[in-house]
Parts: sequence; structure tokens; C-alpha cells
Amino acid sequence: MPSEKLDTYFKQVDVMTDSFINRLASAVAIPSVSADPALRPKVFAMGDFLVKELKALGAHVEARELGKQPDHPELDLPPVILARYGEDKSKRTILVYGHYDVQPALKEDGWNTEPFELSVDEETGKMFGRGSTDDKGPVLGWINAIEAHQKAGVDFPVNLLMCFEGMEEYGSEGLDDVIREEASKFFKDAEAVCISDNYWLGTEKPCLTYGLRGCSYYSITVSGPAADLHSGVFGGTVTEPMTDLVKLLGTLVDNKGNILIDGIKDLVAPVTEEELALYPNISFSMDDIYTSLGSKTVIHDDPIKVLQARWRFPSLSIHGVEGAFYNPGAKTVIPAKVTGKFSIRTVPNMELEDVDRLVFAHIDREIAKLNSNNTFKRELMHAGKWWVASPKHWNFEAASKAVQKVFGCVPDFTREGGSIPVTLTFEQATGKNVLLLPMGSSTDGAHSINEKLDKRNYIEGTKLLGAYLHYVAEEKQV
Ligand SMILES: C[C@H](N)C(=O)N[C@@H](Cc1c[nH]cn1)C(=O)O
Ligand SMILES: [Zn+2]
Ligand SMILES: [Zn+2]
Repeated sequence: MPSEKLDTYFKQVDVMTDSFINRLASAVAIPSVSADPALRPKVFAMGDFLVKELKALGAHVEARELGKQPDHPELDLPPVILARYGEDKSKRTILVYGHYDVQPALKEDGWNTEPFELSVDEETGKMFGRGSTDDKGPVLGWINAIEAHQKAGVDFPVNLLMCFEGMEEYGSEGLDDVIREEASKFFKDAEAVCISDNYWLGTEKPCLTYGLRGCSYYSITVSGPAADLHSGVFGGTVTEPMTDLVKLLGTLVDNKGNILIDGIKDLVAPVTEEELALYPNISFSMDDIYTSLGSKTVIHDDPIKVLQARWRFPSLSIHGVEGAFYNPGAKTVIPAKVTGKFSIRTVPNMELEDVDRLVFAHIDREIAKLNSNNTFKRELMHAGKWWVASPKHWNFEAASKAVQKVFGCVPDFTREGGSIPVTLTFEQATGKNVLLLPMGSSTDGAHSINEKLDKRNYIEGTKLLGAYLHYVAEEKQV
């Protein structure tokens, strides 16, 4: 058992707490928003930051350039950063993945603090900042683990391969090809894969995740007049694009979460008795969902139904309207062109092509019903497939032991409502088991305002990642 080495490593992590928080603060200060063309240089800057940190620790680092962004040919895609720490043939080799881009964030969206300044509340231990939990904290967790081993003089237990991308929040543009290409090259020695980019179910108990929903993201564009118009002068004389769009968006889903697109439900695999038996053992209560939501505005009032709605069934969310008036005040404008955006979270056995076919058939039918003289365009913006794996593997076994060592409890085995499409690509390209080992908790507010990572999750999470690697080194391959 790696107990003594682990205790030395844990003590070192505690000693280095402030320095690890400073590292996170430096990373959060780089607004690496992949969706904002104006901030693309910052995504590159964040990649450079990681390269510098990794090289300073003696890792071998290579960058894979991805060329231009297909839907914005004027933009360069940020590189995929590949790194290797350790080349000892007698050790296991583990491949880890994370992303260094973040979701957009503006103070005026409702943040209590500047989103790109890490703001640490010493009383609660909450560390607010965009990317703190998704996914800069976990990515830095791997780097912290390397550094703490060095400083503690504890031999690093495995060879660590790292793959960090800068376009995850924009559909992981270009990454699949790199993974397939490198499976027999940079990643060839990998014996298992670990991804830390999702969240605990609650705030106290860690989990290991073996399933993800997929995400198919669509847009509908409605255009009419050549330019935005005065609603007093032109209201009642022109077919308004926004009126058509609101009608179309209103046909997709009801406020009880039922998807109204014909045929979607038929694509979902029936829930088995075996699966049903797993839910009651999972620590999850209505209070957990209330705390995560910050409200009681739930659709289901039973925790098992909540979990199933999140993991096991598809959902459709309407995200926003480009071109619409959204500022405070009362602007009397008729927008000339509006683009509505929505996505469907997909589950087994929904095939991407079937979902697209049903979505487009539905939109076309609804457009025809409008009898409108506006112009309509509907598009799939990006898609990633769902993933479910078996947690009966030494990779999960090692992570479970690490959770028990660091947190003193047996983790829940969970699925996740969010999507990390490259998980499936890693599994298929390397042929190895993939484990999702989250660092953040259910209240972190990833993608939302006031995103945070608790100090405890960051520091104990850094211990967890290191401990996982020690237990992995000890697991027998079956
Ligand atoms: C779970 C992960 N941290 C995450 O946030 N994934 C994103 C992936 C995505 C899909 N479309 C755009 N980004 C998510 O689930 O929304
Ligand atoms: Zn993420
Ligand atoms: Zn995200």
C-alpha cells in the first residue's frame, strides 16, 4: 500500500496550498473564452501559460496546431497541448485530458465579483472566477500533483500523458482527429484514461462517473427586412422575424421538460430493472438539487426522477437569441434577423443522424405552418455523442480507493447530464478504459454566473488526483 508516500505527498499539498491558489488565480486572470473571437489571443495565452508551467516541472511538451476555425476562417484554432511526465518503462502510463478554454462571462451578467479575477472568500473557502471549476482547477490539479511530488521527494508513481485543449466549450473543434492520429503515437503507451471535467452530485460526497449525455446543438435563423426597423413606423406592416422565431422555439419543448419533436422519445433505450436498482443507493436528495439550483423550481419532486431526468433521458434547452434586443430599457426595435439556439442532450440509444433528421423534419413542418414570407435557415452547429462505460475496471477501482483514502468514504458511481464528447473518442481511439474523476461540487455553477471552486475541493482534489495515480500504479491489470 502506498500509504506512507501518500501521507508525505498530502502534507506537501497542504504546505503548498497558497501557491496552488496563486496558480489558479493566474490561470483565471486569462480570459480564455473560446466562443469570443476577440478573446482568441487569450486562449492562446492560456495555452502558453500551461506550456510554461509544464516545462518548468520538467515535462516534455508538444503543441499540435489545428489550423483555421471552419466557421470563422479568419481565426486560428488554439493548439492541443500534449505533454509527457516520466518515461519509466517499469511504470504504468496514464493519459489525462482537460480543457483550458472557458465559457463567456461578463460582470454585468450578474456576477458579484470580477469573473476573471479569482476572488477567495476566506470564511467560506469559496473561490469565485470563470473557469475555476470548469476546467482550470482540475487541469492545474494534475500540475499541482506533479509539483507536490517533486517538492516532497516522493517518486511520481506513473508516467503521465496529458492532453489539454482550448476549444472544448465550442465543440472541441479539431480534437477528434488529433486523438485518432496520436492514439498510435503520443498516446501509444496509455493504459487507461482519466478526465476531470465534471461535478459531484452534491457538496460532500465524491463520485466516479461512467456515463455522459451527448449534445446536439442547433440554430434557426429567421431573416426579413434588410435592417432593424422602428416598430412605430413599421410595426403592423412587416412580417417580423422575431415573431416567427418565438413561435418556432415554442414548438420544441414544454415547461415540464417534454420534448415535443415527434419520434425523439422512441429513440431512447428502455430503462432496465438492473439500472433502476442502482438509483436508491446513490446519496442524492431533493435538498441537493434545491441547493444546486438556488431555488425550488423543479420539474420532478422525487430525487430518483431528478437523477433520471438528468442522466437517463434526453432534454431540450433553449439557450438564446442572437440579434434580439436584450439590454435594459425599452428599445422599440424590430430586429431584422434573429438566430435562435437550442440543444438536445442525448442518451442511449439515440443516433446523432436520427436526432438531426427528426429535428429538421419538425422545424420544416412548423415553418410551413407559419405561412410566412421570411427566410429561414436551420443548422446543426455541433454534435457530440453520449457515452456509457463499465465501471468494473481497475481504473475505477484505483479511483475508488483514492476517494476512500482522501475523503474517508466510498464514492457514488454516477452518470452525468453534461457532455464531454471526446470521452468516447478517447475510448474508441485508444481502446482503453476511461474514468471521469470530478473535482468540483454540484454548487460550483459551471457555465453560470459566480462560478466557483471550493478551496477544499481544489486542495483535497489535488490530493485525490495524486492518490489515484498511486493506486493505479498498484492495481493488477485484469
Ligand atoms: C461537463 C463539461 N464540463 C462541460 O461543461 N461540457 C460542455 C460541453 C459542450 C457541449 N457543447 C458545448 N460545450 C457541456 O456539457 O455543455
Ligand atoms: Zn468542462
Ligand atoms: Zn464547460
